[in-house]
Amino acid sequence: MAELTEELSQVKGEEPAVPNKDVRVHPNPEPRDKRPLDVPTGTPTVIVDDLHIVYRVYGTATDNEKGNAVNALTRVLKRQGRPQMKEVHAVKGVTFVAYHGDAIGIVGRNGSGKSTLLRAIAGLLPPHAGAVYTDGQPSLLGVNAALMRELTGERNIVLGCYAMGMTPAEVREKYQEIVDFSGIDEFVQLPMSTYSSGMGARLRFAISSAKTHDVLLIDEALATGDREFRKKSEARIRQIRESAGTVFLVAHDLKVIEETCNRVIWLHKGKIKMDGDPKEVIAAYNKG
Ligand SMILES: Nc1ncnc2c1ncn2[C@@H]1O[C@H](COP(=O)(O)OP(=O)(O)OP(=O)(O)O)[C@@H](O)[C@H]1O
Repeated sequence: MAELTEELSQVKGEEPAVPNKDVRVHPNPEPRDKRPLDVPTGTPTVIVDDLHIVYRVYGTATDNEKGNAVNALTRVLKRQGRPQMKEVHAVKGVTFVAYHGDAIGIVGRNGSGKSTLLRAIAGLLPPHAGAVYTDGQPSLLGVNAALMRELTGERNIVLGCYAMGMTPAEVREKYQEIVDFSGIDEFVQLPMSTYSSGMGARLRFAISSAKTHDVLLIDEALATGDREFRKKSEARIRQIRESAGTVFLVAHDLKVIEETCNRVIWLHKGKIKMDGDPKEVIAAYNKG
């Protein structure tokens, strides 16, 4: 494991964060004959090493903390910060390695840290402690992915493709495919504010998956799609995996995860409770 950490760090020109830590290795890698031939088996794409994410939030002060002169003076004397500042320790020492061709489902109860973990892998949240190493550019596709509600679907497709680094020629080539995949038909000419949440989610998925991603992080984006759209999305996720990408999928619908992923990580209160074969992990998760 230390070699893996070192190898990726060398690619990025950094010191390995915690070289001697026992990093969890995928317990059940997909057999060689199931992987496409040109994908080097066992090549890591994402290493999450003892990751901690802490949010700092300003909430309402408790009665004890509420302002009076004595409390304020005590805080000054004790050099305490603003009383309303709370810390939420959302991810607590998560460690795992993801490989080329993996589709990893992340399950867990509300507030267990799934979205936080994805945002940290995408590089949107700085680690409080630990580290995330990625080989390739991670792209987060979330329910709130930044499309502009006041612009038409057409404009959003063009801008979204540019934002992913496509050239004008590539955008022209992909445009119709994106419209067809999303199934929004003539709504493409209307502002996104007129779309149902399902239509918005389908368009977001169609745009994001039009490009080959090294690491694609999907947060509940399939949740609002209908059965037919989910089938199409699952096929596309398989394509991404076959082109040696890695996909992370957060979804409350365990069936989607079981049908799409070759591995599942169960997060509980910010920690990994189980990591392995989808059927086994989901069965254990369902038992509670
Ligand atoms: N922006 C934020 N500021 C402060 N706390 C946050 C923020 N986002 C999430 N949290 C807290 O971090 C913890 C983990 O939240 P997170 O959204 O990652 O969980 P989740 O498993 O994705 O939940 P859900 O299934 O409800 O989407 C929760 O306690 C949540 O309240």
